[in-house]
Amino acid sequence: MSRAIVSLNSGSSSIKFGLYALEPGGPVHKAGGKLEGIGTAPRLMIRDDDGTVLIQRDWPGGASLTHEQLLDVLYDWAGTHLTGYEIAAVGHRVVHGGRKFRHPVRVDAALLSELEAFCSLAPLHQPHNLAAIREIARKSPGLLQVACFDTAFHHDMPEVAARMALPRAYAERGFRRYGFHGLSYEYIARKLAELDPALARGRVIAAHLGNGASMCAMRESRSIDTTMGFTALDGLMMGTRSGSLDPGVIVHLQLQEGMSAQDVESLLYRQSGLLGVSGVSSDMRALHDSKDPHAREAIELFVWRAARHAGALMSALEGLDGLVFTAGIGENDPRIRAAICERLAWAGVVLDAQANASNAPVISSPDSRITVRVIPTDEERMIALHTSAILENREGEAA
Ligand SMILES: Nc1ncnc2c1ncn2[C@@H]1O[C@H](COP(=O)(O)OP(=O)(O)O)[C@@H](O)[C@H]1O
Ligand SMILES: CC(=O)OP(=O)(O)O
Ligand SMILES: [Mg+2]
Repeated sequence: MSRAIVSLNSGSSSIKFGLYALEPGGPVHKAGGKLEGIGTAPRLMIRDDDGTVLIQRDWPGGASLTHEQLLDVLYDWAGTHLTGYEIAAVGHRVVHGGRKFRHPVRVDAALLSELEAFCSLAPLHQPHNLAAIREIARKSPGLLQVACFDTAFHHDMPEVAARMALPRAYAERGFRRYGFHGLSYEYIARKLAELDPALARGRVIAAHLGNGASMCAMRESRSIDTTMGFTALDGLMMGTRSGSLDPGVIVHLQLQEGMSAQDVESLLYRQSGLLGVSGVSSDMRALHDSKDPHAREAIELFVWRAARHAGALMSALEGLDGLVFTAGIGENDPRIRAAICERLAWAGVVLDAQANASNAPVISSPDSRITVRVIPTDEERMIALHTSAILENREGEAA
């Protein structure tokens, strides 16, 4: 029986997971998959390392199925199909680690209650992240679980990028810009350093455009600013989240329209973004397929906002050498990439239409001043690397 670790990545609309055998050179991917469309029409697909489909299942009317119920389906599948592996640890993406956690840590009861405090700061993620940890602890007590934080990559952002313009006492209480999608950016930073070391040392914007969307300004592979802030609501327009919004809107809705805080939360996290503006869907594919003019307007706004935020990050970086697209939309949607890049032509971005249409690794034309790349992200692999490092340390200490 080989030893292995499982990575679990609960996003706002998906649960992605990977099985990694622990081999002497590090974790080796053996199987993985995703449960996507949570909240709309869930579908599950698991493949082994050759790409062979191990299970495929759809719940067309399953909009009300929760992350927890779907995790149970995964758990049952794993129980009957992963019998050749001894699972030594489970690593999780935990979206919010606050000010304290700059590295992955082993989960215990005290940590769980500490992380609970961040649920209101990431209502679409943190409760699911912690529920998965609890459920696994209940089913497999004693199994090592590791929390890998989305905020950690941005932990050492310059103070000026992290500060909010609130009275100082608020900063001391933790009101600051934390940034998210850190596991994805950490993976992109490493991958870019392998693919194009000179570019990785330069000024790079990574655009993680998925259901949640953000951008990170990197210099020397480190985050120097990012579009998400105190919560994963700030910055770009997203599937169901508004992104940056005049804070006066919230004050007005509560004071003048008598809206409750819960209703505002639901409005900004669940009913806005692509879904709210289009009235059609939170899924970019559905918007492309729709003939509704509101769907087109939603796409237009998404692109406008993305280019505008990229412009702001160029200012933070004092220029730009590279732009990297990643995540669901960033990796798969040539039309959105082209539209964003067209709005950045002034900065020297020129795409190669054919390379872009085929999601090639480099999609800029040879005469583009800025190199534009598509790098498929792999948060699960980052989780596996962090988890195996903690496992090794622990076993080293015990030996
Ligand atoms: N081929 C595609 N074309 C356009 N958009 C896509 C495509 N594939 C996925 N997407 C978009 O990516 C989103 C999911 O991105 P992903 O990064 O997997 O999400 P999550 O934030 O849940 O991790 C979908 O909601 C959809 O809008
Ligand atoms: C932080 C965040 O928005 O994550 P996701 O893209 O998985 O929703
Ligand atoms: Mg995601």
